[in-house]
Amino acid sequence: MAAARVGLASHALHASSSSSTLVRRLPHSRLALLLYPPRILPTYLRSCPYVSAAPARPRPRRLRAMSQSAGTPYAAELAAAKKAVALAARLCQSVQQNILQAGVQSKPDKSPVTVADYGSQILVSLVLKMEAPPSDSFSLVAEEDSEELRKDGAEEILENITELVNETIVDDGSYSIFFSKEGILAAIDDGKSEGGPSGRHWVLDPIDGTKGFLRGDQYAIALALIDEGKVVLGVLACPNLPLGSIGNLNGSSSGDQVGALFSATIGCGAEVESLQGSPPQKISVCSIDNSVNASFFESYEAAHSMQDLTSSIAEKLGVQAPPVRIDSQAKYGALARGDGAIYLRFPHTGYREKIWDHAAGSIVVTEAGGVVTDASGNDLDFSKGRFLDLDTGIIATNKQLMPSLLKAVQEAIKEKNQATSPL
Ligand SMILES: Nc1ncnc2c1ncn2[C@@H]1O[C@H](COP(=O)(O)O)[C@@H](O)[C@H]1OP(=O)(O)O
Ligand SMILES: [Mg+2]
Repeated sequence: MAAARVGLASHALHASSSSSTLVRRLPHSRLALLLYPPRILPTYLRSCPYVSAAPARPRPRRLRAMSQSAGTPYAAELAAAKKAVALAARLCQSVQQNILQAGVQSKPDKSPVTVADYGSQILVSLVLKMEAPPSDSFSLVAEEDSEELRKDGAEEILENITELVNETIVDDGSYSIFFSKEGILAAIDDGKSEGGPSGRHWVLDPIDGTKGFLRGDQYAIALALIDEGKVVLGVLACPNLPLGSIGNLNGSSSGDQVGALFSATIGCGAEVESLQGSPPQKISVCSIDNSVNASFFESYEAAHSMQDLTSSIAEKLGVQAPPVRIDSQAKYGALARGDGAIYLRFPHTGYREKIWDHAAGSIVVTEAGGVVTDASGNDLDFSKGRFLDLDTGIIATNKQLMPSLLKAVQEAIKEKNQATSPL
């Protein structure tokens, strides 16, 4: 059965943001920054060693004003999180447009890391520090650290990141902040928190689905807040995902607008809005109760999930439709608004899931009325630090389908284990 591919790269790239940012441009912008009158930094940033207060530019803010409904839990944090990922998404889209010039690094695990990965992390961290209500200590659990950038030979990429971040900040106009190169390195290392069961921790994947990003396909900027071990809010910026729905299974879109921002706060439901700014709409998972009519999402990359196992699960459920393969937590967003009924993720043996790959996506789905568990039906536990400790894989669907999905999953795993057992 052929899988549906949801890439939409060329469409998305043409529809993307106004900035013409190139990674290597803009020597004049620093000068421009110094010409404007100084603006006062919030108290909690004044002690920050790596930024200097640069002048505000008298220009309109391009990001929409985020409403903060009084009485809603975590309203200010949610507004800050949305603004953070929207700004990071602008940087990422601009780099994706220029991907061939942007340069790519390799992590020790060989996964690609781009200039945009670091730039996105810095911008999210900056916006959270500027906009979220100050707490006792700022804690960010994020994917990237500065180790590779501090090595000999990384000077050019560091220069590129510094210019890109500063240009994005100037272009946005919200902040009068200028990063030095040392400041960039320090800002990246803001994301070194270990998380854990107590206190508040922001959790970030600055570019989830780097392979999709490099291919020009789907990716997400995924940000969540963990409070006392529980995910309490999540936002997912999906710059290349159609706003309406992914449409039918051969990947065509139901509408022209591209760029979706999913959000959810605990107890308040889930919403989607346009990344460019539109009123948020409540979303809910699909109401299918017969798995024969279901479709399922899985990784685009076969190396990220066992497609033989997912196909056996689908067969047991009687699923007729081909798998819908999408990169990143965009899958959680699409599931949450009912584009499909099931999400199956079964990494190959030995892979350890990180909390930033599921925190935002899982609350978007659960607040949309869905269920997210491991292969044994246990809730995901985000209180154990940077990794999830779970059984075999992650599955998500609506409440009606979960019992039969869990049964099919367990049968398929048992059969797979028997087939591979030496006896
Ligand atoms: N070998 C692997 N198995 C499973 N997931 C992986 C593997 N390598 C990287 N990932 C992570 O899987 C996520 C993407 O999953 P999917 O393919 O379903 O979109 C990314 O977070 C990616 O990490 P990274 O963010 O470092 O690229
Ligand atoms: Mg990721």
